[in-house]
Amino acid sequence: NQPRLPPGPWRLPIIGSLHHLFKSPLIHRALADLARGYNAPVMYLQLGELNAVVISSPDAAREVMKTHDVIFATRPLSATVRAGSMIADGLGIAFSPYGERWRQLRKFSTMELLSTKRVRSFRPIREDETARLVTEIAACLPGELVNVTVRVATLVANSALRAMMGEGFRRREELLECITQAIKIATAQAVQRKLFELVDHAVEQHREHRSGPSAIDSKDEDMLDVFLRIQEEGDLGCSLDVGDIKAIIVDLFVGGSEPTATTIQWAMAELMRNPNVMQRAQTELHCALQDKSRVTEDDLGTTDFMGTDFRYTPFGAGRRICPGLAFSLANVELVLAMLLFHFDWQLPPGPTLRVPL
Ligand code: HEM
Repeated sequence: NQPRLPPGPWRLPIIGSLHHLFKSPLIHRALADLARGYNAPVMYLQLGELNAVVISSPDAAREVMKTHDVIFATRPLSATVRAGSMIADGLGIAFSPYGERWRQLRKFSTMELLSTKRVRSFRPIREDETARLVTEIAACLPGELVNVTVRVATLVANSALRAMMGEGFRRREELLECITQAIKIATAQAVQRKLFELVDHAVEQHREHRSGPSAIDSKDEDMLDVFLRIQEEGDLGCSLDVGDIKAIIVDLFVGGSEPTATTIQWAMAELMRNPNVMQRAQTELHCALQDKSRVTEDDLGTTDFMGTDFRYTPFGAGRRICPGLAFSLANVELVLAMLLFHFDWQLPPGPTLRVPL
Protein backbone atom coordinates (compact mmCIF):
# COMPACT_ATOMS: atom_id res chain seq x y z
CA ASN A 1 0.00 0.00 0.00
CA GLN A 2 2.90 2.38 -0.53
CA PRO A 3 1.75 5.67 -2.10
CA ARG A 4 2.98 6.23 -5.65
CA LEU A 5 5.41 9.10 -5.18
CA PRO A 6 6.89 11.32 -7.89
CA PRO A 7 10.52 10.54 -8.81
CA GLY A 8 13.29 12.08 -6.75
CA PRO A 9 16.88 11.59 -5.57
CA TRP A 10 17.94 8.63 -3.41
CA ARG A 11 17.33 8.98 0.31
CA LEU A 12 19.22 8.26 3.54
CA PRO A 13 17.52 7.02 6.72
CA ILE A 14 16.17 9.86 8.93
CA ILE A 15 17.48 12.85 6.91
CA GLY A 16 15.99 11.58 3.65
CA SER A 17 17.03 13.83 0.75
CA LEU A 18 18.43 16.73 2.82
CA HIS A 19 22.07 16.05 1.93
CA HIS A 20 21.32 16.68 -1.78
CA LEU A 21 20.44 20.28 -1.02
CA PHE A 22 23.93 21.20 0.12
CA LYS A 23 25.51 20.57 -3.27
CA SER A 24 25.21 24.25 -4.15
CA PRO A 25 25.49 27.22 -1.75
CA LEU A 26 22.22 28.45 -3.28
CA ILE A 27 19.32 26.13 -2.52
CA HIS A 28 17.22 27.05 -5.57
CA ARG A 29 20.14 26.10 -7.83
CA ALA A 30 20.53 22.75 -6.01
CA LEU A 31 16.79 22.10 -6.52
CA ALA A 32 16.92 23.06 -10.21
CA ASP A 33 19.98 20.79 -10.79
CA LEU A 34 18.24 17.87 -9.07
CA ALA A 35 15.01 18.31 -11.05
CA ARG A 36 17.00 18.49 -14.28
CA GLY A 37 19.16 15.51 -13.32
CA TYR A 38 16.16 13.30 -12.51
CA ASN A 39 14.14 14.72 -15.38
CA ALA A 40 11.43 15.36 -12.78
CA PRO A 41 9.23 18.45 -13.28
CA VAL A 42 7.34 17.10 -10.27
CA MET A 43 9.95 15.84 -7.80
CA TYR A 44 9.61 14.20 -4.39
CA LEU A 45 11.97 15.12 -1.55
CA GLN A 46 11.98 13.80 1.98
CA LEU A 47 13.24 16.61 4.22
CA GLY A 48 13.73 14.88 7.56
CA GLU A 49 10.20 14.12 8.70
CA LEU A 50 8.60 16.40 6.09
CA ASN A 51 7.41 15.29 2.67
CA ALA A 52 7.97 17.91 -0.01
CA VAL A 53 7.10 18.10 -3.69
CA VAL A 54 9.12 20.46 -5.90
CA ILE A 55 7.55 21.83 -9.07
CA SER A 56 9.94 22.82 -11.86
CA SER A 57 8.11 23.23 -15.17
CA PRO A 58 5.54 25.78 -16.37
CA ASP A 59 2.97 23.01 -17.03
CA ALA A 60 3.35 21.50 -13.58
CA ALA A 61 3.21 24.99 -12.04
CA ARG A 62 -0.06 25.64 -13.86
CA GLU A 63 -1.52 22.39 -12.43
CA VAL A 64 -0.59 23.42 -8.87
CA MET A 65 -1.23 27.17 -8.99
CA LYS A 66 -4.26 27.22 -11.27
CA THR A 67 -6.01 23.90 -11.99
CA HIS A 68 -5.69 22.47 -8.44
CA ASP A 69 -5.08 25.79 -6.70
CA VAL A 70 -7.66 25.17 -3.94
CA ILE A 71 -5.95 21.98 -2.77
CA PHE A 72 -2.68 23.85 -2.22
CA ALA A 73 -4.20 27.06 -0.89
CA THR A 74 -3.37 26.41 2.79
CA ARG A 75 0.26 26.80 3.88
CA PRO A 76 1.55 24.25 6.40
CA LEU A 77 2.02 25.62 9.91
CA SER A 78 5.47 24.98 11.34
CA ALA A 79 6.10 24.97 15.10
CA THR A 80 7.78 28.39 14.69
CA VAL A 81 4.74 29.94 13.05
CA ARG A 82 2.45 28.39 15.65
CA ALA A 83 4.56 29.85 18.47
CA GLY A 84 4.58 33.29 16.79
CA SER A 85 0.83 33.28 16.28
CA MET A 86 0.27 32.57 19.97
CA ILE A 87 2.16 35.75 20.79
CA ALA A 88 0.17 37.76 18.25
CA ASP A 89 -3.21 36.09 19.01
CA GLY A 90 -3.75 35.78 15.29
CA LEU A 91 -2.36 34.07 12.21
CA GLY A 92 -2.21 37.06 9.87
CA ILE A 93 -2.75 36.56 6.14
CA ALA A 94 0.07 34.31 4.98
CA PHE A 95 -0.63 31.54 7.49
CA SER A 96 -4.40 31.72 7.84
CA PRO A 97 -5.86 28.52 6.44
CA TYR A 98 -7.79 28.92 3.20
CA GLY A 99 -11.37 29.84 4.15
CA GLU A 100 -13.69 32.67 5.06
CA ARG A 101 -11.41 34.36 7.60
CA TRP A 102 -8.43 34.36 5.19
CA ARG A 103 -10.72 35.72 2.43
CA GLN A 104 -11.78 38.65 4.65
CA LEU A 105 -8.23 39.53 5.75
CA ARG A 106 -6.95 39.19 2.21
CA LYS A 107 -9.73 41.43 0.85
CA PHE A 108 -8.94 44.00 3.51
CA SER A 109 -5.23 43.97 2.70
CA THR A 110 -5.66 44.19 -1.09
CA MET A 111 -8.43 46.80 -1.03
CA GLU A 112 -7.27 48.97 1.84
CA LEU A 113 -3.59 48.47 2.65
CA LEU A 114 -1.92 47.52 -0.62
CA SER A 115 -4.28 48.91 -3.27
CA THR A 116 -2.86 50.84 -6.21
CA LYS A 117 -4.24 54.06 -4.72
CA ARG A 118 -2.62 53.43 -1.33
CA VAL A 119 0.69 52.45 -2.96
CA ARG A 120 0.56 55.69 -4.94
CA SER A 121 0.02 57.65 -1.73
CA PHE A 122 3.38 56.34 -0.46
CA ARG A 123 5.23 57.75 -3.48
CA PRO A 124 6.77 60.73 -1.59
CA ILE A 125 8.23 58.25 0.93
CA ARG A 126 9.82 56.13 -1.82
CA GLU A 127 11.20 59.11 -3.69
CA ASP A 128 12.54 60.67 -0.49
CA GLU A 129 14.27 57.46 0.68
CA THR A 130 15.76 56.81 -2.78
CA ALA A 131 17.00 60.40 -3.12
CA ARG A 132 18.64 60.06 0.31
CA LEU A 133 20.41 56.87 -0.83
CA VAL A 134 21.72 58.60 -3.95
CA THR A 135 22.98 61.56 -1.90
CA GLU A 136 24.78 59.23 0.53
CA ILE A 137 26.45 57.27 -2.27
CA ALA A 138 27.35 60.46 -4.13
CA ALA A 139 29.19 61.60 -0.99
CA CYS A 140 31.53 58.58 -1.20
CA LEU A 141 34.96 59.10 -2.76
CA PRO A 142 35.39 57.83 -6.35
CA GLY A 143 36.29 54.14 -6.20
CA GLU A 144 35.27 53.81 -2.52
CA LEU A 145 33.57 50.48 -1.67
CA VAL A 146 29.80 50.74 -1.26
CA ASN A 147 27.98 47.92 0.53
CA VAL A 148 24.90 47.71 -1.69
CA THR A 149 23.39 44.85 0.34
CA VAL A 150 23.27 46.82 3.57
CA ARG A 151 22.23 50.13 2.02
CA VAL A 152 19.39 48.59 0.03
CA ALA A 153 18.14 46.59 3.04
CA THR A 154 18.11 49.80 5.12
CA LEU A 155 16.24 51.75 2.44
CA VAL A 156 13.57 49.05 2.02
CA ALA A 157 13.05 48.68 5.79
CA ASN A 158 12.82 52.47 6.26
CA SER A 159 10.30 52.85 3.43
CA ALA A 160 8.18 49.99 4.79
CA LEU A 161 8.30 51.39 8.31
CA ARG A 162 7.23 54.87 7.18
CA ALA A 163 4.40 53.46 5.03
CA MET A 164 3.12 51.26 7.83
CA MET A 165 3.63 53.43 10.89
CA GLY A 166 4.24 56.95 9.68
CA GLU A 167 7.01 59.29 10.75
CA GLY A 168 6.45 59.61 14.46
CA PHE A 169 7.02 56.13 15.88
CA ARG A 170 9.20 56.68 18.92
CA ARG A 171 10.88 53.23 19.06
CA ARG A 172 11.82 53.20 15.38
CA GLU A 173 15.48 52.08 15.67
CA GLU A 174 14.52 49.31 18.10
CA LEU A 175 11.84 48.06 15.71
CA LEU A 176 14.17 48.09 12.67
CA GLU A 177 16.80 46.12 14.60
CA CYS A 178 14.16 43.66 15.76
CA ILE A 179 12.88 43.09 12.21
CA THR A 180 16.43 42.40 11.01
CA GLN A 181 16.79 39.84 13.79
CA ALA A 182 13.38 38.30 13.08
CA ILE A 183 14.30 37.78 9.41
CA LYS A 184 17.62 36.15 10.35
CA ILE A 185 16.42 34.03 13.25
CA ALA A 186 12.68 33.66 12.88
CA THR A 187 12.77 30.78 15.34
CA ALA A 188 13.81 32.86 18.33
CA GLN A 189 10.73 33.36 20.47
CA ALA A 190 12.30 36.23 22.41
CA VAL A 191 12.78 38.19 19.15
CA GLN A 192 9.21 37.49 18.08
CA ARG A 193 7.89 38.54 21.47
CA LYS A 194 9.83 41.81 21.29
CA LEU A 195 8.62 42.42 17.72
CA PHE A 196 4.98 42.03 18.71
CA GLU A 197 5.51 44.18 21.81
CA LEU A 198 6.90 46.98 19.60
CA VAL A 199 3.97 46.73 17.17
CA ASP A 200 1.65 46.86 20.21
CA HIS A 201 3.39 50.05 21.27
CA ALA A 202 2.94 51.52 17.77
CA VAL A 203 -0.79 50.67 17.88
CA GLU A 204 -1.12 52.45 21.24
CA GLN A 205 0.80 55.49 19.97
CA HIS A 206 -1.48 55.69 16.91
CA ARG A 207 -4.58 55.37 19.11
CA GLU A 208 -3.39 58.28 21.27
CA HIS A 209 -2.70 60.37 18.20
CA ARG A 210 -6.10 59.60 16.67
CA SER A 211 -7.92 60.61 19.85
CA GLY A 212 -6.04 63.95 19.81
CA PRO A 213 -7.40 67.24 18.45
CA SER A 214 -5.92 67.12 14.91
CA ALA A 215 -7.89 64.94 12.50
CA ILE A 216 -5.94 62.76 10.06
CA ASP A 217 -6.69 63.32 6.39
CA SER A 218 -7.29 59.95 4.67
CA LYS A 219 -4.62 60.69 2.06
CA ASP A 220 -2.02 61.06 4.84
CA GLU A 221 -2.94 57.80 6.58
CA ASP A 222 -0.29 55.18 7.16
CA MET A 223 -1.31 51.52 7.27
CA LEU A 224 -1.84 51.45 11.04
CA ASP A 225 -4.19 54.44 10.72
CA VAL A 226 -6.15 52.53 8.09
CA PHE A 227 -6.44 49.52 10.41
CA LEU A 228 -7.67 51.62 13.30
CA ARG A 229 -10.13 53.62 11.18
CA ILE A 230 -11.64 50.44 9.70
CA GLN A 231 -11.80 48.90 13.16
CA GLU A 232 -13.63 51.98 14.51
CA GLU A 233 -16.00 52.13 11.53
CA GLY A 234 -16.66 48.37 11.76
CA ASP A 235 -16.95 48.28 7.95
CA LEU A 236 -14.94 45.17 7.32
CA GLY A 237 -17.85 42.77 7.81
CA CYS A 238 -15.77 40.77 10.31
CA SER A 239 -14.03 41.34 13.60
CA LEU A 240 -10.51 42.76 13.53
CA ASP A 241 -8.86 42.75 16.93
CA VAL A 242 -5.43 43.91 18.05
CA GLY A 243 -4.06 40.37 17.67
CA ASP A 244 -5.04 40.37 13.97
CA ILE A 245 -3.59 43.83 13.46
CA LYS A 246 -0.27 42.81 15.02
CA ALA A 247 -0.08 39.58 13.02
CA ILE A 248 -0.84 41.30 9.71
CA ILE A 249 1.61 44.15 10.29
CA VAL A 250 4.37 41.65 11.12
CA ASP A 251 3.36 39.59 8.03
CA LEU A 252 3.72 42.63 5.81
CA PHE A 253 6.94 43.81 7.40
CA VAL A 254 8.83 40.56 7.62
CA GLY A 255 7.28 38.94 4.53
CA GLY A 256 7.56 42.09 2.43
CA SER A 257 10.88 43.76 3.23
CA GLU A 258 13.20 40.79 2.80
CA PRO A 259 12.07 39.71 -0.72
CA THR A 260 12.00 43.32 -1.93
CA ALA A 261 15.54 43.98 -0.69
CA THR A 262 16.76 40.61 -1.99
CA THR A 263 15.34 41.30 -5.47
CA ILE A 264 17.22 44.62 -5.71
CA GLN A 265 20.42 43.11 -4.29
CA TRP A 266 20.32 40.19 -6.74
CA ALA A 267 19.60 42.45 -9.68
CA MET A 268 22.58 44.66 -8.78
CA ALA A 269 24.85 41.64 -8.22
CA GLU A 270 23.87 40.11 -11.58
CA LEU A 271 24.33 43.43 -13.38
CA MET A 272 27.78 43.91 -11.85
CA ARG A 273 28.72 40.39 -12.92
CA ASN A 274 27.52 41.19 -16.47
CA PRO A 275 28.86 44.67 -17.28
CA ASN A 276 27.54 44.58 -20.87
CA VAL A 277 23.99 44.05 -19.64
CA MET A 278 24.44 46.85 -17.11
CA GLN A 279 25.65 49.17 -19.84
CA ARG A 280 22.64 48.34 -22.03
CA ALA A 281 20.26 49.03 -19.14
CA GLN A 282 22.01 52.33 -18.43
CA THR A 283 21.87 53.37 -22.09
CA GLU A 284 18.14 52.60 -22.18
CA LEU A 285 17.62 54.68 -19.05
CA HIS A 286 19.64 57.64 -20.33
CA CYS A 287 17.75 57.58 -23.67
CA ALA A 288 14.40 57.42 -21.88
CA LEU A 289 15.27 60.24 -19.50
CA GLN A 290 17.28 62.42 -21.89
CA ASP A 291 17.51 65.88 -20.36
CA LYS A 292 16.28 64.99 -16.89
CA SER A 293 18.59 65.13 -13.91
CA ARG A 294 16.76 62.51 -11.83
CA VAL A 295 14.33 59.61 -12.14
CA THR A 296 10.72 59.83 -10.93
CA GLU A 297 8.07 57.12 -10.94
CA ASP A 298 6.48 58.60 -14.08
CA ASP A 299 9.60 57.64 -16.02
CA LEU A 300 9.30 53.87 -15.45
CA GLY A 301 7.47 51.61 -18.14
CA THR A 302 5.54 48.48 -16.33
CA THR A 303 5.72 44.73 -16.73
CA ASP A 304 2.87 42.34 -15.98
CA PHE A 305 3.86 39.74 -13.37
CA MET A 306 0.29 38.82 -12.56
CA GLY A 307 0.86 35.08 -12.41
CA THR A 308 -0.66 34.19 -15.78
CA ASP A 309 2.62 33.21 -17.46
CA PHE A 310 3.79 30.11 -15.61
CA ARG A 311 7.33 30.36 -16.99
CA TYR A 312 7.92 33.25 -14.60
CA THR A 313 5.98 33.63 -11.37
CA PRO A 314 8.13 35.66 -8.97
CA PHE A 315 5.04 36.64 -6.99
CA GLY A 316 3.35 33.24 -7.12
CA ALA A 317 -0.02 32.78 -8.81
CA GLY A 318 -3.62 31.88 -8.07
CA ARG A 319 -5.52 32.60 -4.88
CA ARG A 320 -2.43 33.11 -2.75
CA ILE A 321 -0.57 35.32 -5.21
CA CYS A 322 1.47 38.01 -3.43
CA PRO A 323 -0.82 40.93 -2.47
CA GLY A 324 2.26 43.16 -2.07
CA LEU A 325 3.13 43.05 -5.77
CA ALA A 326 2.41 46.71 -6.58
CA PHE A 327 3.93 47.89 -3.28
CA SER A 328 7.22 46.07 -3.85
CA LEU A 329 7.55 46.74 -7.58
CA ALA A 330 7.23 50.45 -6.95
CA ASN A 331 10.30 50.23 -4.69
CA VAL A 332 12.29 47.77 -6.78
CA GLU A 333 11.96 49.69 -10.03
CA LEU A 334 12.65 53.13 -8.62
CA VAL A 335 15.70 52.08 -6.59
CA LEU A 336 17.23 50.11 -9.48
CA ALA A 337 16.61 52.93 -11.96
CA MET A 338 18.16 55.52 -9.63
CA LEU A 339 21.22 53.39 -8.85
CA LEU A 340 21.87 52.74 -12.55
CA PHE A 341 21.08 56.26 -13.69
CA HIS A 342 23.37 58.05 -11.28
CA PHE A 343 26.33 55.69 -10.88
CA ASP A 344 28.55 53.22 -12.70
CA TRP A 345 29.03 50.02 -10.73
CA GLN A 346 31.65 47.32 -10.65
CA LEU A 347 32.60 44.54 -8.30
CA PRO A 348 35.67 45.12 -6.11
CA PRO A 349 38.76 43.15 -7.16
CA GLY A 350 39.33 39.71 -5.65
CA PRO A 351 36.93 36.89 -4.78
CA THR A 352 33.67 38.59 -3.88
CA LEU A 353 30.76 36.47 -4.88
CA ARG A 354 30.01 34.80 -1.55
CA VAL A 355 27.87 37.76 -0.50
CA PRO A 356 25.14 36.75 1.99
CA LEU A 357 22.23 37.83 -0.22
C1 HEM B 1 9.94 41.57 -4.72
C2 HEM B 1 9.23 41.41 -3.61
C3 HEM B 1 8.30 40.28 -3.31
C4 HEM B 1 8.29 39.02 -3.81
C5 HEM B 1 9.22 38.41 -4.86
C6 HEM B 1 7.18 38.32 -3.17
C7 HEM B 1 6.82 37.01 -3.44
C8 HEM B 1 5.76 36.35 -2.85
C9 HEM B 1 5.39 34.98 -3.14
C10 HEM B 1 6.08 34.06 -4.14
C11 HEM B 1 4.32 34.69 -2.35
C12 HEM B 1 3.57 33.35 -2.31
C13 HEM B 1 2.54 33.36 -3.44
C14 HEM B 1 1.86 32.03 -3.65
O1 HEM B 1 1.74 31.24 -2.69
O2 HEM B 1 1.40 31.78 -4.79
C15 HEM B 1 4.01 35.86 -1.55
C16 HEM B 1 2.99 35.95 -0.63
C17 HEM B 1 2.74 37.04 0.17
N1 HEM B 1 3.37 38.28 0.09
FE1 HEM B 1 4.90 38.75 -1.16
N2 HEM B 1 6.56 39.17 -2.28
C18 HEM B 1 7.21 40.37 -2.33
C19 HEM B 1 6.90 41.51 -1.61
C20 HEM B 1 5.85 41.62 -0.72
C21 HEM B 1 5.48 42.84 -0.02
C22 HEM B 1 6.18 44.18 -0.18
C23 HEM B 1 4.42 42.53 0.79
C24 HEM B 1 3.65 43.43 1.73
C25 HEM B 1 3.88 44.68 1.97
C26 HEM B 1 4.14 41.12 0.61
C27 HEM B 1 3.15 40.44 1.26
C28 HEM B 1 2.82 39.11 1.04
C29 HEM B 1 1.78 38.39 1.76
C30 HEM B 1 0.89 38.95 2.88
C31 HEM B 1 1.71 37.10 1.20
C32 HEM B 1 0.77 35.97 1.61
C33 HEM B 1 -0.50 36.04 0.76
C34 HEM B 1 -1.54 34.99 1.11
O3 HEM B 1 -1.18 33.97 1.69
O4 HEM B 1 -2.72 35.20 0.80
N3 HEM B 1 5.01 40.61 -0.31
N4 HEM B 1 4.90 36.86 -1.87
